[in-house]
Amino acid sequence: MTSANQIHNALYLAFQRVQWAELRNSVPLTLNETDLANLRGINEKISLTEVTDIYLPLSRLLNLIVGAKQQRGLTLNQFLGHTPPKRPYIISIAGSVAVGKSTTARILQALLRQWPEHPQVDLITTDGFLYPLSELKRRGLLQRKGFPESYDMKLLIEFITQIKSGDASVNAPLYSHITYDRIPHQYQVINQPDILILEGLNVLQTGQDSTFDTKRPFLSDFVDFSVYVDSSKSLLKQWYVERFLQFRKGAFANPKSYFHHYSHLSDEESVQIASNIWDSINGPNLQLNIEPTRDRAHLILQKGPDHLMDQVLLRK
Ligand SMILES: Nc1ncnc2c1ncn2[C@@H]1O[C@H](COP(=O)(O)OP(=O)(O)OP(=O)(O)O)[C@@H](O)[C@H]1O
Ligand SMILES: CC(C)(CO)[C@@H](O)C(=O)NCCC(=O)O
Repeated sequence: MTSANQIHNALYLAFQRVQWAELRNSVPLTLNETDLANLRGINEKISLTEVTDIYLPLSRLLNLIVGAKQQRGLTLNQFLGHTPPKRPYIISIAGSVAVGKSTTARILQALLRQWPEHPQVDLITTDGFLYPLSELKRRGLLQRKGFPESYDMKLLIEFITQIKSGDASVNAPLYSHITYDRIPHQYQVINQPDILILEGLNVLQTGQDSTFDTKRPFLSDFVDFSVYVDSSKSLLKQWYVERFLQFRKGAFANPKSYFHHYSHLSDEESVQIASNIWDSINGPNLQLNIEPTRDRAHLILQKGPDHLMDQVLLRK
C-alpha cells in the first residue's frame, strides 16, 4: 500500500527553513532602504529578515517560472506568426482565514515588481466576489461567509476569463472589512498587468459539490501557478483571535463598522466571541473546504509560530 506520506514525497520537493534561506545566495536582487520601508508599510509586524531570507528567494523562483512562460509565449508567437494581446501571468494564493494570505500576497507583489521582466503586478482578493450582504441574508448564508456557496462564482469566472483573454480595463468588485460588505459602485480596474495575484480562501476549490454548476470551468484552470499558505489549526485560531482583538481597537471603533457594537467589549468577552466565530464558521470552513485543496497547490508555504516559515514544499 502506498502511504499518504509516500505520495507527498513523490509529488513535492521539501525545503526546511535553513535550506530554503540558503537559496538567497543565488538571488541577484537586493533590497534598498526604500524597498524595506515600503515593505514595513504593508504590515509592521513582518520581520524584514523573513522577507529577505524567505520571500526574496521565493520571488526569484516565481521570476524564473514566469520567465519560462513568457519564453513559451514568444516561441508560440513565432510559430503562429502573430502577436496575441498581452495576457497576465496569474498566481493564486489560497489558505485559511487569518493565515496571512493578503500579507503574503502584498509582500510578493512588492518583491515581484522589482524584477525588470514583470514590473506591473496587480493584486486582487476574492473577498470582492462574496455576494453582497443583502444577498447573503436573502439566501440565509450570513453564518456561511467564506463557504463556497457564499461566493458569486459565475462573476468570478467571468472576471478571470476576461483577464485571461487579455482584455484591457477589467473591473473587479471591492470588499470592505469595515462594512463587512461589497462596496457598491466601486471597482478595482485591472489593465493588462504582467502578473495578477489572486488571493482568497477559495482559489483552489473545484466546486465539485451540488452548489455549483458542474459544467462551469474551475478557477484553477485559469491560474498559472498556485500557492497555499498553511499552518496548524491551533496557530490559525490564535492568529484569528489576535487579529479580532486588534480590530476591536482599530477598525471596529469606526461607527460605520459592521462590528462597531464589539468595540466596547472587554478583552475576555472579545476572546470569547472571536473563538465562537472561529469554532462555528472559519474553523469548519477550513476543515471542510479549504484544507482539502492544499495538495493541489504548486507550492505550499508552511508557517510556524510568529508567522515564521518552517518549510517550503515545491511541486516537482
Ligand atoms: N508574515 C507575517 N508576519 C507577522 N504577522 C503576520 C504575517 N502575515 C500575517 N500576519 C498577521 O496575521 C493576521 C492575518 O493576516 P492576513 O490579514 O494577511 O490574513 P488573511 O489570510 O488574508 O486573512 P483573511 O482571509 O481574513 O482576509 C494579521 O493580524 C497579520 O498582521
Ligand atoms: C471575508 C472572509 C470570508 C474571507 O476573508 C472572512 O474574513 C470572514 O468574514 N469570515 C466570516 C466570519 C468572520 O467574521 O470571520
